[in-house]
Formats: sequence, structure tokens, C-alpha cells
Amino acid sequence: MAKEDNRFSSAHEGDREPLFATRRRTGGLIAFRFFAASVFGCICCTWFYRVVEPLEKDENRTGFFRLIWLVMLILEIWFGLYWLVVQSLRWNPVWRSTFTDRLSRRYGNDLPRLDVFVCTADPVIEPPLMVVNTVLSVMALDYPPEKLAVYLSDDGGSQLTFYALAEAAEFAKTWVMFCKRFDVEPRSPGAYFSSKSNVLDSEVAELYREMAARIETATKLRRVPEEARLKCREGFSQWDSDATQRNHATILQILIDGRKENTIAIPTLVYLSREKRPEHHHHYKAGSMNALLRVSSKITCGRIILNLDCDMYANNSKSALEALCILLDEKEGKEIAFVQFPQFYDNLTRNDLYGSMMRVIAHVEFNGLDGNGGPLYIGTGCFHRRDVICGRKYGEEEEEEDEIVEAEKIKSLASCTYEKGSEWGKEMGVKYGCPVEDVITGLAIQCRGWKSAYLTPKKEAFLGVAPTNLHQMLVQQKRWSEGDFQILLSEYSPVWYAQGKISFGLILGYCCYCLWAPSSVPVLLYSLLTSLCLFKGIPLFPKVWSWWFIPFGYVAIAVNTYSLAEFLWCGGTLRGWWNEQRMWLYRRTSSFLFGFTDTILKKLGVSESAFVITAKVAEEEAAERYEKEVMEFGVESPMFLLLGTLGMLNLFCFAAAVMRLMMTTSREAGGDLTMGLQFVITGLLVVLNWPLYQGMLLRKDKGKMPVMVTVKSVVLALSACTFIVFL
Ligand SMILES: O=c1ccn([C@@H]2O[C@H](COP(=O)(O)OP(=O)(O)O[C@H]3O[C@H](CO)[C@@H](O)[C@H](O)[C@H]3O)[C@@H](O)[C@H]2O)c(=O)[nH]1
Ligand SMILES: [Mn+2]
Repeated sequence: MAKEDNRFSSAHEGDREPLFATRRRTGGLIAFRFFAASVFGCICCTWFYRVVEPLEKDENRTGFFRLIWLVMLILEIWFGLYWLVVQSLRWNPVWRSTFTDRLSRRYGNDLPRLDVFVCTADPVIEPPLMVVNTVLSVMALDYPPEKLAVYLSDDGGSQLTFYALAEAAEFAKTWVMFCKRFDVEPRSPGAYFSSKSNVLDSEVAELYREMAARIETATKLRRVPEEARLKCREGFSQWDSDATQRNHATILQILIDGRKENTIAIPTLVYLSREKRPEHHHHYKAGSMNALLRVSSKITCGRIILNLDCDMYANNSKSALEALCILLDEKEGKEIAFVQFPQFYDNLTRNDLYGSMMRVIAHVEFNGLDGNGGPLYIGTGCFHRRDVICGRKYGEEEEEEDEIVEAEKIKSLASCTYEKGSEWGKEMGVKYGCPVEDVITGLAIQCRGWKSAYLTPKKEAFLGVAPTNLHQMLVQQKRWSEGDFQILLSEYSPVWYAQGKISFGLILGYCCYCLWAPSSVPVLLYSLLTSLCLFKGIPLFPKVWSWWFIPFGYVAIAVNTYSLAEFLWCGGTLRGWWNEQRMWLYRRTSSFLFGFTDTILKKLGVSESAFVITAKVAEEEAAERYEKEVMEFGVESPMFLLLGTLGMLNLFCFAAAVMRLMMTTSREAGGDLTMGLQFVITGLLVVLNWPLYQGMLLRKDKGKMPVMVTVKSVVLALSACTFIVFL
């Protein structure tokens, strides 16, 4: 992609300078549109080929063959249309840049209150030390401390997490000062002290290490030290003796009250564990967000809300100011409801084996969405206006609410029964019932007339922890694809409900993600048909030397070259792109397929979708393999059985076809040689699956594919081949 002349749109006239600028692409865009048109032209040619070709006389063509041909036509129409929908994300991208200096000149310290909501749910897979690092990083944000409040919602209801937070409250006094005095970056002490060899202040480093050691010991022993209990008696006394993760009263403790301009100058810090009872559904993260919205409205009532997952520390201390440049801008900013930052990770390896970075989504697609009306709300790293997330329509006046109440009285707001018969989870707050509560909430906000903005400052705003093994990644992707597909079928469907409320381009943008789950079926069928027909010797594509081959070849080469160029442009490596292709395939043939079937089952009332929390820690050996980019299998999972069977099937089909080619004389081989494209596709699938074969057949370590899965996969693939032979 070429660097084109940049044009800053000056929508702002008059005296006040805007707080942000929007840059559009011009030159490259025209070239891109030409290119896209040429690809689409060729896609149409391939459809045409499928329609006219069966009409040609050929006595070998049985009814069965015609059926396959028809299926191929349908699949190619699907791929072509989906490709078209995806272009909406590249049609009109924008980039935002902010002027924080203007913001400080205009507002100084007179900024709105900012409440940060950090969510955690499980002290085992979300270690308390990681959680408090996130908390400390936001406490040290570049923001007036009396205006900043950090709330930790603990769905694990864990004394260990509370203990860690109490420790952090103590350490924060030193840490926040230290960060501001030396302008430290990043402001997560863990990340800061582990990245810098020349640490500025070894005393602070020492204090941090001691605190970290205490927290880690407590976590390991699963026991809070007695001194800490005594020191923070009021907090710990809120745990009943029979309290469990799923059954306990509300626990609310204001650890630091920084509301008044005081001498210590550190932000307010609050611990909340909302009431949980087994007979009440808690609605996962959405439920905790809503409890936080209510509780915080009685404590600091920040006009702006930032939501962070417990693993996402603030990596750029200016992010809050950057977001405010958008939200406080007097002109264009007024219609923007939320500012989403990308999800980046600090635990990725060079070639991103599991494609967790979603590079192209973060660097290309979300800018495309922004150009069409605004990015999706994707949970963590998003700044909201409180009243909008609570349900205000665009154009309605904002209400000032500044009623501050004592902690004991606030607790009832976080009780299980508070929401009964209310609009919470429906028209108010974050919506319930969807595994991607954030996306559906954001869509509903946009449908109320609001826009949103996407900000990607040079220094990444927030950094989180990406899944470090294949299974976790597939499970996470299943939740996402399932959630997005449910939105498509829900009453808030971008196709029906959003019609006329948001731009057509944005509707298409939503569809790209909402169609992830259903797109699994065509990909599965296409890959199966191509390799099985190669195995049977049935040609599915035009002969390599025929004219018809040109559109097929062009589409295949153009689409993949473009995707590679885009990936490299986004800062990826060649290997990273290849890994990404593998994950593209694996997501579709496992996560998305399961997401698709589960959604259908849910619609039929057979199953319920749950929120499986992603682990943020790995055991030592597995972590080593992750560093070396060795694919991790290890668990017996139906997803692996599926991937294994498909992989084996591909291998057998390809091997059989190669053998046949070698055994026939050169004259007879003509038949096979006409199947050039089919050979290439199946061959590429085999190469793509190499780490899978290694994991199934060659490796000996603990991360290899479990033997049972390998055996079952081979048996299934062999039976399928046998069946096909006799068909
Ligand atoms: O019952 C629950 C379950 C989860 N969480 C928290 O929700 C966050 C996200 O959970 P995680 O397991 O890390 O899921 P991810 O798939 O990584 O999360 C992404 O996808 C989610 C669903 O779209 C969004 O909510 C997240 O913000 C987004 O980062 C974490 O902080 C959890 O502690 C809760 O507070 N309560
Ligand atoms: Mn996460």
C-alpha cells in the first residue's frame, strides 16, 4: 500500500481549534477500488464458468457429479459475496489524531471525572498480581488524581484478590508519585521493572518486588497473611464464613478515598464483589459492568467510564487524555458516544503462532469501520460516556447527578435482586444474554444515533495477555463467533434492526463478523470437496491451459497476494502471515463450526451459551513451548478431533493422488495433470497442516496431540476414504 497525500479534513470552522483531526485516504484508495473491481469481475467469471460448463456435452457427467458442481457453485457464490461484504471494511478508512496540548490549554485540570472499571473473575487463571498491575497502571494515568477513580470488580469474590488490592493501595502512594515525577512508561510496575535494565529508582523497585513476593506467596498458599487481615479488618469482615465464589453477599470497600483535593493526591480505589446466589443468573462480565455502573454512580459518578479487562494494563499514560480529545471536542466529538482503542498484547511471539494479534483487524478493518460510522465496542480499552451507556439517546440532554452516599447504603445496588423488573441489561447498561455483550451494546448505542471513534496512538494504549495455546484460542474464538452470530439473529440484528439507523457500510461491517460462524460450513465443504474429489480423480476446476483458468488463477493469486501485502504493511512477518492462514482455516473448521452449531441448538432451546474465561497463565513447560512457537495441543477436545480428522483426510487424499500420478504412464497422467489447481489447494492444505501432523505423529513432549485423539482421527479419516472409494 502506497503512502498517499494526507489531507486533514477541516470540518471545524470558527474560533475554536478542534481537539482531533480525521485523516482520510485518497490516492491509494482509487487504486484499491480498481483492484477490487478487477477481482470482483473475475469472481463473476468463475460463477459464469460454473453455470455454463455443465451445459457442455460430456457423457461422463453423472447426476452425482452435477450435484457436486452445483454445491461448488453455491459455495463460490457465498465466498464471492462474503468477499464483497468484507470490502466495506476497506472502502473508506479513516485515522484519527488528537491534540492533547490543546486539551490541556483549554481545560487544564478541569476535566470530567473518569471512572475506570477493571473486571476480574477468577484468582487462579487471572493471578491477583497481574490484576493489581493493571489497577496500578491506571491509577498512575496522566489525569488529575482527584478526578480519577479505579473500581475493581471481582466476580471471583476472592479474599486473595482483595488482599492483593489492599497491598496495591499501599504501594500506589509511592508508585503514582514515582511515575509522575520521572514520567515513567509504561505505568504497570510489573511491566516497567521487567523491561528496563537501568531502573530509575531501585528503592521503588525493591518495594514492588517485596509486594509482588507477598502477593505471590499468598496466592500460592491460598492464604491471606494474618497481619493483612488485621490491618484491613473492615474489608475482610465482609466475607461470611460460608462464602463461596458463587454464593456470597455484596462486598464493597473503598480502599482509597481521593475525592477531595487532598495532599496524598492519589485516585480513589474501590473493591467490589457483587452479590452472587446460585439461584440468580449473574450475566458474567455484563452483570459486573452494570453493578459497577450503579455503585460508582453513588461514589464518584464519573462522567466518563473506561472499561478494562484485568489483564490489560495501561501502556500509554496519555490514553485518557487522547480519548477526551474526542469526547470533549465541541463539534464532531459531540456525536461520539465511545472511543475504542485496539486490543494489543504484550506476550506475543515474533510470528504470532496463533494469530492472536488480529493484525489486519486492528490496523485496517477497524479504521474502515470508523470511516463508516464507528468501530464496534469490543470490551476492554473503551471509553464511554456514562449517560449513553446507561441508555441516553443522541440529542437528549445530559443530566448532572452528583449524589454521594455512604458505602453501606450503596451495597444494595450490587445485590442479585436489584435488577429484577428493571431495564438493566435490556435498555440500560450493558446488555445481557449474549456472549459478546460489548458488541451488541455498542451496536444498540449506534442505533440510537451515536457514532464512535477508533484511536490507535503510536504508543499502544493498552496491552493484554493473548491466549498461549491452541485450545484456549479456539475456545475464545468460538465464544466470539457464537456471540456475533447470535447478534445477527437477535432483535438487534444489524441487518433488520439497524436498517436506516446506521450507515449501510457499517451494516456490512457488522455482517463481516456476524457471519464468522456460518462461514464455517462453506469453508469446511469446499476443502473437503476439493481433496476428496482429487482422491477420486474428479476434476473440479478448469484445465490449467484453458481460458477459464485465468479468472480462477487471478482471484486466487490476487486475493492472497493482497492479504500478504496488507499483513506485511501492518507490521507482520511472512511466517506470521502463513501462521495466520493456518489459524484462518482452524478457526473456521473448529471454533466457528462449533459456534454455529451451538447457536442453532440454542435457538432450538437445546443448549445455553456460557462465558468461558480465558486463562492468563500457563505452566512452565508449556510457556517454553509457546516462546519457541511450538504448537500446543495437550488436551482431548472435540475441536482437536475435528481438526485432526480433517488434517489426516487431506493427507491421505493428497498422498493417494500423488501415488496415482507416479504409477500411471505419462500419457494416462494427463487426466491428473488437468487437476492442477486441485493439487495445489490440497497440497497447500497439507503444508499448512504440518504442525498438526508433527503434533500427532512425531512429537513426544506433553504438548503433543493426545494419543486417543490421533488414533480416533486416523480411524475416522481412513473410514471416510474407504467409504469414498466404494462410492
Ligand atoms: O463472569 C465473568 C466472566 C468474565 N469476566 C471478565 O471479563 C473479562 C474478559 O474475559 P476473558 O476471559 O479475558 O475474555 P476475552 O475473550 O479475552 O475478552 C474479550 O471478549 C469479551 C467478550 O466480547 C469482552 O468482554 C472482553 O472485554 C474482551 O477483551 C475478564 O477481565 C474477566 O475477568 C467477569 O468479570 N465476569
Ligand atoms: Mn482476555
